[in-house]
Amino acid sequence: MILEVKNLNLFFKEKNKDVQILKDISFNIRKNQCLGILGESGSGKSMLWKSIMGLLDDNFKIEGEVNFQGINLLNMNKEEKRLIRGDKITVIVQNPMTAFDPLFTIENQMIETFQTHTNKNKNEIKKLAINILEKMNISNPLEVLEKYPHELSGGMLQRIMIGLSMALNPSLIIADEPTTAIDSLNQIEIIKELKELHEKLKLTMVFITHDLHILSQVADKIIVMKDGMIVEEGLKEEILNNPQNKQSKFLVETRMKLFKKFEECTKEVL
Ligand SMILES: Nc1ncnc2c1ncn2[C@@H]1O[C@H](COP(=O)(O)OP(=O)(O)OP(=O)(O)O)[C@@H](O)[C@H]1O
Repeated sequence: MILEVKNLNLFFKEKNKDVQILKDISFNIRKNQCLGILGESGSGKSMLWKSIMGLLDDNFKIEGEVNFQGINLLNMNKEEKRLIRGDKITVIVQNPMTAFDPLFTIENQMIETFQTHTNKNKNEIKKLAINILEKMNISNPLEVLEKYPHELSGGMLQRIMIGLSMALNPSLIIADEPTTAIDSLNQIEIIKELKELHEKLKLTMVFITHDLHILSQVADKIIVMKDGMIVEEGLKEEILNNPQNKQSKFLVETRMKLFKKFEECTKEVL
């Protein structure tokens, strides 16, 4: 088991009382598995991975266990957590623009990242950076390396971030709605690439989204969240074909309706 979350409760500390945000969350992920976390906006998906990664400040209180490769992350100090992030666990965030520093070129940011997490020198890193961009189907890597983040599209930046995360060779990758900030053509491409990379590199992933269609492409196992709780957990096929919970049924039906509409529209066009 790579990650085992046990009875996780998260509270936001308010003056008079604590407000509970996550309620008794338990799940686990095996090596090479892609776990999908499905839920509508506000269901607690982002709070969940931020709790796991120890990214919440002192306004929050966390109870429970987050065992990562046998070590409880909740007992680690700030420095230990910082070392785990990037080395062992990497996160692909919703908006790639926020993950890059606007003042530095892509090349400089890649050099900095790999100098922090590996023993490679600048020349080795440059070769690796070109290789990463090529793997992510970026056809002019030398040109792209010289650009600043604002000179590249969201889709391009997201590709770079995914490539960078993979190259750090982490034990776990957390992707939080990695395609929300990019246009639909790029979304399809990026999902395809993530799926291929997951299969080829045998990655262990947590994929967070409100979009069941995306999970039907990439996930092995799905947990459905609502109001800070897990309301259903099962293999992808079980959730897609035979959802038990009201919320899961609603999400599956919405997906079917969207599909039908799409089919009707394409019939009219063809
Ligand atoms: N900084 C914060 N302080 C206090 N409560 C918060 C904070 N951020 C989020 N919450 C609360 O936590 C709950 C879960 O929010 P969260 O952002 O995890 O949802 P989500 O499922 O990731 O939604 P989205 O898909 O819109 O990002 C919400 O009720 C929200 O009001």
